[in-house]
Amino acid sequence: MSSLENNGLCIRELQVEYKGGQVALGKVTLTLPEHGIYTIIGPSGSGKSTLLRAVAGLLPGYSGELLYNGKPVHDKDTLVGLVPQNYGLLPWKTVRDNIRIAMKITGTAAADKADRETRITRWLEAMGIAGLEGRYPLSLSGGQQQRVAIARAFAILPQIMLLDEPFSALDAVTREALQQIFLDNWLAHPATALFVTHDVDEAILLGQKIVILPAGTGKRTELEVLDNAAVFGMKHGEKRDSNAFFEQTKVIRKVMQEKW
Ligand SMILES: Nc1ncnc2c1ncn2[C@@H]1O[C@H](COP(=O)(O)OP(=O)(O)OP(=O)(O)O)[C@@H](O)[C@H]1O
Repeated sequence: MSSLENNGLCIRELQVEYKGGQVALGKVTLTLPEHGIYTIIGPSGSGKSTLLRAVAGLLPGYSGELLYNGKPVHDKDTLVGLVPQNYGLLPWKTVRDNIRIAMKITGTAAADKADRETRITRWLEAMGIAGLEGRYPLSLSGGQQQRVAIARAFAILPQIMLLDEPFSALDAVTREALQQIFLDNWLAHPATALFVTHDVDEAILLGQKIVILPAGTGKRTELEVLDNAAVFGMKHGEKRDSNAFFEQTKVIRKVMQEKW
């Protein structure tokens, strides 16, 4: 195998079967570059969250291989950041503490306290939630909790970043603002990102490639992987009005009609 093939996240023949024999993913194979954003769409129950949970190391039972730069993903060397659907925040800790604890647990907190706190403040500001730092998660709206979860995932500067519908609880204007913020932060700290969304437009606006899962699960999940380089390379604000965006929408709708 060439060294190039070893770069990034390599998911090989990944199969997940839940207790009771429910096959949630069947022999999925997918390779992502070290610095890239792949968006994932698929109907409800097609296995999107299961794929992220397997890569995050949250599923004890799966078969197949998960490698990052040629080594098992779940080695201590690879840092994985997850923004789960339910935000995964500790309700008894403040917003700032939630981020601080994640940095401590992952060993990414700077030794210098002042430096660490400055970093946390920067991420809170980037997500527009600096004013909420002393609040507890359950006193926040869903959209605010999502932003805390995203700030926390970025703050540990992971090599692999997994986002499960991170903007689903946001209104359209905030969502667009956060898409831009997400891209800006990703450009500053490019990771291997897998971004699940139910929104076709969002998948086109953010993904370098778009992975489409088919309806239903079975022995083999046949992924459709669309190249989206033409849209990905544009300025974010210009994407939506471009011909490439319009064309990509048509292609995805066709796949959805055939496979969902
Ligand atoms: N803990 C579990 N135990 C048993 N089956 C499960 C479990 N979690 C998920 N499943 C099943 O696995 C399949 C895939 O679920 P998953 O949550 O990955 O789908 P999804 O594409 O993320 O769905 P959604 O878009 O609704 O979030 C579904 O049929 C679901 O019922």
